[in-house]
Amino acid sequence: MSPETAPMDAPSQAGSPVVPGRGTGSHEVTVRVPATSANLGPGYDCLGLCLDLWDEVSVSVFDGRGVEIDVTGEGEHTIARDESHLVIATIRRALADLGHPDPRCGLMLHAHNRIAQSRGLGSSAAAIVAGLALGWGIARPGQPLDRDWALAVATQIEGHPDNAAPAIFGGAQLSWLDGDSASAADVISHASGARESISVSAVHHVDLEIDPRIHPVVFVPQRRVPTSAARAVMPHSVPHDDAVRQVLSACLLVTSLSHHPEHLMAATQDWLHQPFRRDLMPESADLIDQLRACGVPAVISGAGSTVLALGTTDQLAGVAGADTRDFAVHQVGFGAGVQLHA
Ligand SMILES: Nc1ncnc2c1ncn2[C@@H]1O[C@H](COP(=O)(O)OP(=O)(O)OP(=O)(O)O)[C@@H](O)[C@H]1O
Ligand SMILES: N[C@@H](CCO)C(=O)O
Repeated sequence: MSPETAPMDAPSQAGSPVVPGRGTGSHEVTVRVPATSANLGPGYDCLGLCLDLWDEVSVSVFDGRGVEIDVTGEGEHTIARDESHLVIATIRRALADLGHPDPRCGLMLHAHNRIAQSRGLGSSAAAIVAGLALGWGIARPGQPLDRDWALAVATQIEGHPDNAAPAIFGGAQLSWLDGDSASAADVISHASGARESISVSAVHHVDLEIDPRIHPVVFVPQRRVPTSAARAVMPHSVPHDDAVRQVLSACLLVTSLSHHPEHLMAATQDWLHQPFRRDLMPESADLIDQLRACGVPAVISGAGSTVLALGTTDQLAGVAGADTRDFAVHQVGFGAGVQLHA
C-alpha cells in the first residue's frame, strides 16, 4: 500500500492527565474518546467504526458557579468557551441524570482535540460521550462507566446511535432503536412530544468482527460540512429499486467486514445518502469516484466531508492512482471505546 501519509498526533499514555489539575475541591477526571466513522456506505444511521484518533478531556469541580475552558488542537479558535460548549452541556446533563446534588457546580475543563470537527469523524459524538463519561466520573467516582446508559443518553442527544456506539464500545458496531422509529427524535415525539429520556433498553448494539486484513485510511479535506446541513438534503423517500440494492449492499458489508474483504467494493455502494450529499462536498465526491475507479472501496465518512477507504493492502494500493493533494491522508488504524480515569 502506498498512499501518501501524514503522521498522526501521537496520543498520550492512557491514564495520564491532559494538563495538571487546577481545580479546587475535587480530583480531576480524565477521558480519552475516539473518532468514529459512521454509515460506511450503505449503513446509514446504523453502522459505524472506531478510529485510533483521540480527543483527551479532563475536568475538575470548583467551589462556586460557572466554567473555565481551555481548548488546544482542533477547534481551539472556534469552539465555544461558555456553557454552550458541548462537553460542558453534556456533563451537566449527565450530572442531572445521575442525581448529582449540584449539576450547576463550577467546572474547569481542559481539552486537547485531535478530531477535526464537522468533517464526518464523529467529533460531536466524541464530545457528547466525553461529557457523559466525565459526568459519570464526577457523580460515580471509582465506578466503571455504565456504557449502556451512555449509549442511551448519547443517542438521545445526537439523534442516532451510529457514531456513539463505536465511540463507547470500540471496534465496529451495528446499532439501532426499538420499534419502527428511525431516530431518537422519533422515539421522543412518539412517546409524548416531551423530551423524555430514552430507556436504556431501547437502544441496541452488536459488535461486528473486523477481518484483520482490513485497514482504514481517512482523507480529510478543509471543507466543513455540518451534519445538520447534510441531513437537511435527505429525501423523504427513495425509489424501491434503490432500496432493494441498498439492502444487498448493507448485508454484504456486514459479512465483508467480518470475513470477506474481497467483496468490499460491492459492499460499500450506497443509494441512500451519498448521492444527495454530493453537491455539499464536491471534492470528496470526486475523490471517491477516483478511488473507486482504482479499485479502492471508498465512502463518505459519516455526514462528510472526510472520505474513508476500507480495504486490504492490495485494495488500498489503488490510492496511488488518485489525486489526494487537497486532503490530509492518515492511516489511522481501528480504535477502542472511551477510556475513563476517575
Ligand atoms: N471537541 C469538541 N468540543 C466542543 N464541541 C464540539 C467538539 N467537537 C464537536 N463539537 C461540536 O459539534 C459540532 C460538529 O458536529 P457535527 O455533527 O456537525 O460534525 P461531526 O460530528 O464532526 O461529523 P459527523 O457527525 O458527520 O461524524 C461543532 O461545530 C461543535 O459545535
Ligand atoms: N448517520 C449520520 C452520521 C453523521 O452524524 C448521518 O449520515 O447523518
